[in-house]
Amino acid sequence: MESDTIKREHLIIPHVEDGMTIGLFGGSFNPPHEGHTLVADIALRRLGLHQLWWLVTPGNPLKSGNGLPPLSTRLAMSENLARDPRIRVTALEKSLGTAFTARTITHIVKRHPAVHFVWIMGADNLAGFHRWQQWQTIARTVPIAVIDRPGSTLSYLSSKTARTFERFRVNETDARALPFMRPPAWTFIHGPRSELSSTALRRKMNGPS
Ligand SMILES: Nc1ncnc2c1ncn2[C@@H]1O[C@H](COP(=O)(O)OP(=O)(O)OP(=O)(O)O)[C@@H](O)[C@H]1O
Ligand SMILES: O=C(O)c1ccc[n+]([C@@H]2O[C@H](COP(=O)([O-])O)[C@@H](O)[C@H]2O)c1
Repeated sequence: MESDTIKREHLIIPHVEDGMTIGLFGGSFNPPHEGHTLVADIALRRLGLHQLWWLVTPGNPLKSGNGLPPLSTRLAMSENLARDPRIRVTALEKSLGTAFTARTITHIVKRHPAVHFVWIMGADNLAGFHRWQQWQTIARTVPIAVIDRPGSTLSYLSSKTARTFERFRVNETDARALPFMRPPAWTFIHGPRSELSSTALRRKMNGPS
């Protein structure tokens, strides 16, 4: 296993104050792209967030780690791209020793019970969310904001997760209230969509296989 040196500032929980609203935006970011910054911008604006933590995963539990660049590389690329001062790029999951979102969220929420956290994800992740470890626990621990992504919005909204938590869906016009709501609570945010994906960028960089 190759060694990978992560800066100390990336391993600690960013500074927060009670009452703040914080978005948690997890991803592989292999590589990060402007679709990710669009999601971050939409979440910051529509949810009225004080901060957004850009959680670079040590490795998505459902994806093969083959060819995944080191965490330090994905952190550096993310920092280069995510210039909004409210964004904190972090490798928190590395220091927590987990790549499972349920464990990450449980830890963060226990540590800061008076901060209002929201899980942020693209609509494709809503489609497969029921395959995540303890997915129902996640939905019962923090509110969730789903940001639209090219693909079939209708199929995202008929996913197992959307159906299971249908009665807890909040209209996107009330998105600013979402961080303060008792979970389960989730919203689907429409808006400008980006066709960008890390897969397409990797293909471009590596050439046709
Ligand atoms: N263009 C996009 N629009 C909306 N959400 C996006 C977009 N790209 C990524 N996301 C979201 O950002 C988060 C991190 O995604 P990830 O780093 O896996 O990027 P990706 O482009 O989906 O990568 P890959 O193509 O390798 O699966 C996920 O919640 C994903 O849904
Ligand atoms: O906890 C899980 O079981 C789980 C399964 C799949 C994905 N996730 C998380 O979802 C986020 C988005 O992953 P990705 O690879 O689509 O960018 C990232 O934080 C992953 O760790 C989490």
